[in-house]
Amino acid sequence: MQGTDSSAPTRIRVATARPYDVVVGTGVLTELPALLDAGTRRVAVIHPQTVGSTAEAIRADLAARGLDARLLTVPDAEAAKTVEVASRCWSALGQWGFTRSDAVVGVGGGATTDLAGFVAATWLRGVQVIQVPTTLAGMVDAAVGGKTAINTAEGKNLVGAFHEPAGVLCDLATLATLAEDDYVSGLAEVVKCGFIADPELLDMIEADPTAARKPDGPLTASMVERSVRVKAAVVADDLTESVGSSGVLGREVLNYGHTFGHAVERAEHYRWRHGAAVSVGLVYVAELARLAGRLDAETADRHRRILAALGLPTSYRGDWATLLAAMRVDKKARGDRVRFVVLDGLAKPAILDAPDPALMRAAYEALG
Ligand SMILES: NC(=O)c1ccc[n+]([C@@H]2O[C@H](COP(=O)([O-])OP(=O)(O)OC[C@H]3O[C@@H](n4cnc5c(N)ncnc54)[C@H](O)[C@@H]3O)[C@@H](O)[C@H]2O)c1
Ligand SMILES: O=C(O)C(=O)C[C@@H](O)[C@H](O)[C@H](O)COP(=O)(O)O
Ligand SMILES: [Zn+2]
Repeated sequence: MQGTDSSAPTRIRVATARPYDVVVGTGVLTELPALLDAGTRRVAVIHPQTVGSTAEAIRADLAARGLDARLLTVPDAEAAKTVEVASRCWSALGQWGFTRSDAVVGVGGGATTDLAGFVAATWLRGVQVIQVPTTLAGMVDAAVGGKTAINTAEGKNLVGAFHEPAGVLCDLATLATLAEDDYVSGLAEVVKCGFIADPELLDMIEADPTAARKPDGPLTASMVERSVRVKAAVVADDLTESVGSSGVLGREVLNYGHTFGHAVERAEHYRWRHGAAVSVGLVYVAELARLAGRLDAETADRHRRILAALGLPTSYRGDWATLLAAMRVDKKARGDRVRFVVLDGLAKPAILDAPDPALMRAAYEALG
């Protein structure tokens, strides 16, 4: 496979027990074969139709090196994250004779890398996986950190496993074909990283939100790299979302905005983009923290301002009882207690445990 750019990519190490690199640049897919274990013979390239040409280029490159590489085409977006699709992948691997020394490659957005990671985690109790994210959300978040999942009728990401990739290749050139709304929705995860850990990301976006919305714009590489650094530091400290070295808040911090966001996704039957739902989830939880006396009004308002400047949604109206029921099956809940990641100030994340239901409802009203 030909590289498209000779400028050196950035490598961000995810320093877990089995460390790996997230490589960010253009033309970086040429690095994929070197990431495979020496004994690899079969490679399953899992992808949706939308990135068929990238997947085929990867397959052809591996085949030219004598590997038995095949495409497994899966449904697009959230429709891939079902047990039926996972089961079809398991059948394909079984009929092929896919062994523990073989490899899965996930090519696509976060939905595809979540599915591919889950298939790799579960097949033979775990085979190697290399992630090739082709959306902004995939690059800054989903493909990094080894959190894999499918949805069930009861909620988002309820079945999954922690299964780390052997490497993550973020080829910024792949973003060129991404629909604008899909790119912009990924910015919600960048904003999340800004509020929980790297306020410079917020400054960059506020200085030029129009530039931030462009996949080939001047901020893209930097936003990807900074967000990946935030995530890499968190998962190196607490891969399995137990409790990080602070003893209070580990990987759960990456769930900022997701308690309400996932409830919206489910209530909307996954017709909302993940990032759009996270955007209203960020505004909701900022209001909740403000009403709980934890967050100052200016920082709470900053959530709404920056997300609106990016063209992301900042209000939501639905059925409160449905949303509350969905929040109760969030993975951060413990027994009957709903728990939220909130801010006590800019880049000061903490847990709000079992807030008064009246407060949760008031934050929903404030969302407007
Ligand atoms: N595991 C994690 O840590 C994690 C983190 C963030 C998000 N997620 C998950 O990721 C998903 C959201 O990810 P997403 O926003 O990438 O959505 P997505 O995977 O649904 O992709 C969005 C759309 O873009 C298309 N697409 C992908 N790459 C393209 C390209 N280069 N050119 C043209 N079209 C392309 C896809 O086919 C899809 O239609 C959700 O399921 C979310 O739960 C997981
Ligand atoms: O990596 C994590 O940890 C995250 O929480 C990142 C989130 O952006 C992502 O959407 C994740 O899939 C949510 O996980 P869940 O455990 O709430 O299902
Ligand atoms: Zn997310």
